[in-house]
Amino acid sequence: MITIENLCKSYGKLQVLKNVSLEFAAGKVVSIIGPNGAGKTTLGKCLLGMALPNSGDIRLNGESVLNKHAYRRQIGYMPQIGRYPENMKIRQVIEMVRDIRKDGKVVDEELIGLYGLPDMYEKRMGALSGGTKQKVSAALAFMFDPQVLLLDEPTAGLDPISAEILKGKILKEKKKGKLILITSHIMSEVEEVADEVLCLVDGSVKFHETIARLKQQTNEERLSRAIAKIMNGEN
Ligand SMILES: Nc1ncnc2c1ncn2[C@@H]1O[C@H](COP(=O)(O)OP(=O)(O)OP(=O)(O)O)[C@@H](O)[C@H]1O
Repeated sequence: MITIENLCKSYGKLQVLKNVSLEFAAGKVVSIIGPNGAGKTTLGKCLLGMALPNSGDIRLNGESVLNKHAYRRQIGYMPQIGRYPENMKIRQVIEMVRDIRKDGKVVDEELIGLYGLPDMYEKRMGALSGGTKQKVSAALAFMFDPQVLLLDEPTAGLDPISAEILKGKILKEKKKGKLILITSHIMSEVEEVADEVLCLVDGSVKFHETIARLKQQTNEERLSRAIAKIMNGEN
């Protein structure tokens, strides 16, 4: 579904992505992990067209996305911190996005309902708690039935019940054949929802493996232990 080929991205002299090549298949949840500053967000930004790579290619269903816009409709994005006009009410934000995406054939309002957002429709974005803002971001990311979802630390700030709702939604959409990329630092959560783990270190792919294979390779039952072993070169 997504092919990334020899992707390089620098900010000035700082090389943030170094010849990154990856394949992501439909119907999978891939967790993107790695130390702070490894290049996870930058990879996501390249995918979304928010950062332009210096070289290399990104293809979605065989077609290069570089310098194109229309493909973005196929990617739902949930940012780590959603920024919204402070004065707009939840209802207005949802209506505005629905308006921009008038062509959207399917409008998936499941998360809007599960999170009880209609009861808070008249609240202004500037007055919302961090977690409620996250719920709005999650609802918007899934709303137009995109083929690909890119979720940046999606459960950070969500209470446990709301985090479970989101995990349930992720697994439901995966079953429909969507590709879901999630950046996360919480290994127990990665283990619960992901099929594969992509680990970036210093702008390069350290490994990209299924969870089953990572455990098998390292002889570890727990993913966090398996990853620690690989990172420490013990396997
Ligand atoms: N717009 C920018 N201009 C200059 N440098 C940048 C810019 N964006 C990111 N960087 C640098 O690129 C490197 C990778 O950053 P990135 O945000 O992709 O890392 P990350 O893996 O997502 O980190 P974290 O886990 O902390 O979110 C960092 O050294 C960062 O300072």
